Amino acid sequence: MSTPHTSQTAPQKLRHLISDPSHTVVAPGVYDGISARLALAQNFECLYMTGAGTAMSRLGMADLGLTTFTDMHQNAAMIASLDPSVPVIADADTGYGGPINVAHTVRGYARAGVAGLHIEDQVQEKRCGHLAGKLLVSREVFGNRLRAACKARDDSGSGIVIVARTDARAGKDAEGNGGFDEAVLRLKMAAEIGVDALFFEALQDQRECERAIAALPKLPVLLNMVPGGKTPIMTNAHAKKLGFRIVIWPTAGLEAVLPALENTYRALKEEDVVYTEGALGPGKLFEVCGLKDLMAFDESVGGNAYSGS
Ligand SMILES: C[C@](O)(C(=O)O)[C@H](CC(=O)O)C(=O)O
Repeated sequence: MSTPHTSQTAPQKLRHLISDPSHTVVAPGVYDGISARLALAQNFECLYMTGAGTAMSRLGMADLGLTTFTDMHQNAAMIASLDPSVPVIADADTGYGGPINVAHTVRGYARAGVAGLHIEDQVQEKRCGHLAGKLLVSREVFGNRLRAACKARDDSGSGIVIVARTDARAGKDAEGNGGFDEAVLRLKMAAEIGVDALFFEALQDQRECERAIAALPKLPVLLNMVPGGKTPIMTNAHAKKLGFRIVIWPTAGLEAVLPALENTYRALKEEDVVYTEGALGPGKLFEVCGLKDLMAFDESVGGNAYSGS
């Protein structure tokens, strides 16, 4: 149960990773302890806590703005604590209210050891960025959210990485502002406010990816790879070639898990039994979540609760 020591804080580590223009950070989506442990076991240098996955796994609800600060903060804190040497970028949706809520969110995530977060310009009744009919707050309100986030970052001294996300490409505000150019305008505004990275949600094709990179200020740009979503799937190597410096894969794990669980539960119902071929068994199942390390820790301090297991 050793908590790895690291001289750099999680935000410092992430800042270091995204400051290298020749490097692209790849972050698999995780949403609970098991998915985070499995991603860590593959030695990714960064994890992404998906809000959609958090809503589904913690609330059993779709990604429609139902998760509160408390839901997201608790999940992010748990995930960030598993291996503090691996930075976590966590979804922070709209920031969960007005400027003081956004600042509270940023401070809370920073205290929990989260390395970076993104704040978007959808209204509170938000939805997944790859669904149709998104409504946005005005540029002014988005600017206030981002100013609050940057001020909280600076006042806290945490250096938590603030990523500005715009949903303007596939959404519009009450005055009808939306589309590619509006997205660029909003991200330019975000850069002027002082955010650390930019997230252009729902880019529609490769040409748009190129245009976005050319039009945006020289901050690291994040690419969101959602299979079946609005942006064509590409390799991380290709995203890097296009100029993206962070690639997140929020639903990659969920896409694998959902059919696997469904098939298993269906088989149990229909066939009255599940014979899992090559079953791991409890020992190996729990080992994914540190069984041996936990027992060794107990023994190292004189405990004998698990000896002989
Ligand atoms: C990135 C995202 O905010 C997430 O919650 O992980 C989602 C992903 C999804 O719902 O597919 C988004 O793109 O809005």
